[in-house]
Amino acid sequence: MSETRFVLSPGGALTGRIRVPGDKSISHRSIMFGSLASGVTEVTGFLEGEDCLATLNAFRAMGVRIEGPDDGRVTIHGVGLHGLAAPVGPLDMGNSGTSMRLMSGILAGQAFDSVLVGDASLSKRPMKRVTAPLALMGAEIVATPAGTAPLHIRGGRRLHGIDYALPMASAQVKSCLLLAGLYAEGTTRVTEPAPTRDHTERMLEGFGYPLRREGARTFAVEGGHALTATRIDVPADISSSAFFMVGASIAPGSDLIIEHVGINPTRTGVIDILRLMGADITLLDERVVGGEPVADLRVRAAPLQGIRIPEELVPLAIDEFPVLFVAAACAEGETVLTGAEELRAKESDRIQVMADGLVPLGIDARPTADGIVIRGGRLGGDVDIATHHDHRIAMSFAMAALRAGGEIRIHDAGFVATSFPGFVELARGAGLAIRAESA
Ligand SMILES: O=C(O)C1=C[C@@H](OP(=O)(O)O)[C@@H](O)[C@H](O)C1
Ligand SMILES: C=C(OP(=O)(O)O)C(=O)O
Repeated sequence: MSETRFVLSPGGALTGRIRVPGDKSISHRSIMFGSLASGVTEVTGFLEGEDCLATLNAFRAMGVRIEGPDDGRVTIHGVGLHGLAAPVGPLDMGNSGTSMRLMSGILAGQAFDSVLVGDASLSKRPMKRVTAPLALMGAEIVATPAGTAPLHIRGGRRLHGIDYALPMASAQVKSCLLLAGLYAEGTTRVTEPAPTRDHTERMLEGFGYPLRREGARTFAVEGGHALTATRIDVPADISSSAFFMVGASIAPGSDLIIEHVGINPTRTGVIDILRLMGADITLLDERVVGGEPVADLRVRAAPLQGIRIPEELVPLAIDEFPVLFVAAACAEGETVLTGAEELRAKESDRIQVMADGLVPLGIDARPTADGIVIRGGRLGGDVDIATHHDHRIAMSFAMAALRAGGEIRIHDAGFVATSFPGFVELARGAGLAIRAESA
């Protein structure tokens, strides 16, 4: 199979107006909730990335009629909570942790057996965090001895509600259990150790399903109610915008507007962290679209300083750390991250893999058990970066080229299509000297 390689020439600035693709978390959930609702759900702004298409194809394989995606429009003919049909073969979740973890909660409540599989990266990621609490609810799921996919999910089990305190701040685990809770007898109550993205809670409410918020960190559902179809307008993904926020901050002469970005407060940690570092980010025309807050972001180049990143911001910026490490590498002084061991359980070990790329670029980057210490400096060049099947590693090092002293070659970069189709063209249009080659 041919490999996609990004080749970046050093320098440049980011200018103009761009709109990045739709939010990945909301796009996944729009398909899941739309499929399980009664009635027809219309989605606009859907992310046509491989991760969300894996979710979409899984529901098609279970008999849901889904039209599109066509320029971000998807029409889902919901079958109701109990209307899914048994799939013929295993459901392939590709590279997508969100798909596998949320689907395991839905499938645990079905009358039929199912199997979830993933690619090489996803097959290494921890699934016990969902299979263990689902077993407490009465589910029967067999994983590998290492607690990884494939997951064999036995249907026809009677689930019952549990009270569960999440051992880690994870929106995927929270969402998995709330979705299983729709099929459980009694109340399923989850408490998170710190706030994480709340798109599942918002969408339950948007589809008319009763959700109890007991304080800021506890959510409860009861089985036996129904989801009713609705319209969903997916905003642009703040996680995809983050590459451009950092790029425009570090590249002298940059002045960039990123349009229609979702600024749900459970997702804006990246803006808070960059502002603490001295970034110049302005929110323009703040508005609410389909239940989610949205704004245009104006980002101008600014000198950044190293900081100690407040731990409470970690779950609110969890996917943005690879590119925040690039910001730290271009900042004056030291940036210290702690409380972020979850970064080791993503598509790659994002602490180690980022350090492995920053060090050859001449940056002092020292991983710790739960974070990293990065001392900003002058970036070199003429380096080869291994992405380890991780889209965010590829896009982060692409932005580093804006301040590099030589060429950066990023191998196995095709995975950007999981979350950001069209990245190369959009980035080039904004001023990044990037080309994609098949090797
Ligand atoms: O719920 C979601 O949509 C997501 C939750 C986060 O994962 P964790 O729950 O594992 O932190 C995040 O990293 C992922 O990209 C999307
Ligand atoms: C962690 C991510 O996604 P997932 O867990 O869905 O694979 C991500 O997109 O950075």
